[in-house]
Amino acid sequence: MEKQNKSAMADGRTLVKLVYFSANGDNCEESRDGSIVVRSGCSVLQGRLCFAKFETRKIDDCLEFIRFNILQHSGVHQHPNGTARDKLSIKATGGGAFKFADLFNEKLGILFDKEDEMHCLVGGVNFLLKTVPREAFTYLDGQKEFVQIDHNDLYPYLLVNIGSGVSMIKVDGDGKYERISGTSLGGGTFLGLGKLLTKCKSFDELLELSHHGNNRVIDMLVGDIYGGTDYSKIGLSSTAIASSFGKAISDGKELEDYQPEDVARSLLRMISNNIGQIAYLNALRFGLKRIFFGGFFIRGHEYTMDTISVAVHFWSRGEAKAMFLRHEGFLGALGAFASYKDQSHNNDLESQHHTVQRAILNCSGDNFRHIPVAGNLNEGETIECSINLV
Ligand SMILES: Nc1ncnc2c1ncn2[C@@H]1O[C@H](COP(=O)(O)OP(=O)(O)O)[C@@H](O)[C@H]1O
Ligand SMILES: CC(C)(COP(=O)(O)O)[C@@H](O)C(=O)NCCC(=O)O
Repeated sequence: MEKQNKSAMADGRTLVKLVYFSANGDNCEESRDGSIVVRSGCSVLQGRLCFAKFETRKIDDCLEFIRFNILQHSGVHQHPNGTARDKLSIKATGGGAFKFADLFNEKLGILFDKEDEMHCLVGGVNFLLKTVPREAFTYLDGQKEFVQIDHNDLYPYLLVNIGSGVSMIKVDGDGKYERISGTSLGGGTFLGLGKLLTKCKSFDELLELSHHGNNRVIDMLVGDIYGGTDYSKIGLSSTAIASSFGKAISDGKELEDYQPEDVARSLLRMISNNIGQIAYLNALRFGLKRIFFGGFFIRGHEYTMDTISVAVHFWSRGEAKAMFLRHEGFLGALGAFASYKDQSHNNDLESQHHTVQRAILNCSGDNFRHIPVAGNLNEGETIECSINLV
């Protein structure tokens, strides 16, 4: 395995997300004790931002990952019991920052430096939009199109983060934002109801089911109400959903009589449509033309993105566009990473092999300089970047 330089951020309620910087081997050399040192004279550290996620209920896997892939490879001295001898502080945001603080301290000797969740979400999106080319894209009718971001014309925009619940944030600049709305019908609702209704065991299974289902079996369409015809006077086509799950009222069927695939499809459509609609109405409220959707609910799933896009398109009569982000699930963790402030006076960091650590701890969002790379960044989720040593 290549050398990994530490810097990790935890996040999340359903999922714990990590972002860490991994320096390229040629920036650094390994000392006799296995720790990483920066070559003298090196003022910019080149490497990659790496991403990892773990289900919250499998937090032990996350601890092991950090122990073996980040701590051991970055020169943090460890006690025989596996905890770090030097206390390492990492940025943490979201519910996990509170829930797991004691656990991380106890098991890894890691202290959480807590950051506000909304602040981190916004910081993460701004970082991505400003530094990573081909980060934002639209998705409609099976077509994915990257959006060219004009840095001078980025704000204002609406950020819709679909995690367990949904937060809608109007972003006016770096650190300038207002949470203007939200809905409790989010990714948690999809997964929670999905588990109850289909007996599926995981999010992936539920998504896979939805992929093979047909929502028209359960959803009541406009055509079902009006004898197969459109209600053109009010702009509703016969195929528009008049009432999600509406057919179940009068079908005379029990839950077992429906295919889990169809139930999953209706559920996904209901949640995605609803979020798309509320997002658009909020964009309208504040005259926002651009809406970026993030959060792990989306997971790059084509049908989810298509449904959200159609909802935004339908309600805005083509005026507004839904945009998605390639690193959609790591917004908070990325924002936490980008929030590192100058901590060079931390006297605990004394020896040479901590230079990398100190350098990373000292980096701020502005110190990132993206190095464009050839190839498809979609496949590996890493982002090539360099960090200025200060
Ligand atoms: N592997 C997964 N396990 C559970 N939920 C997942 C998974 N992948 C995507 N999801 C969806 O993502 C949602 C959580 O999104 P996330 O952005 O991580 O928010 P949170 O910070 O609330 O955990 C879940 O409610 C679910 O809909
Ligand atoms: C409380 C939360 C900010 C937590 O974030 P999450 O873990 O869901 O990403 C979010 O679930 C939310 O905004 N819920 C909707 C609450 C409401 O406006 O009705």
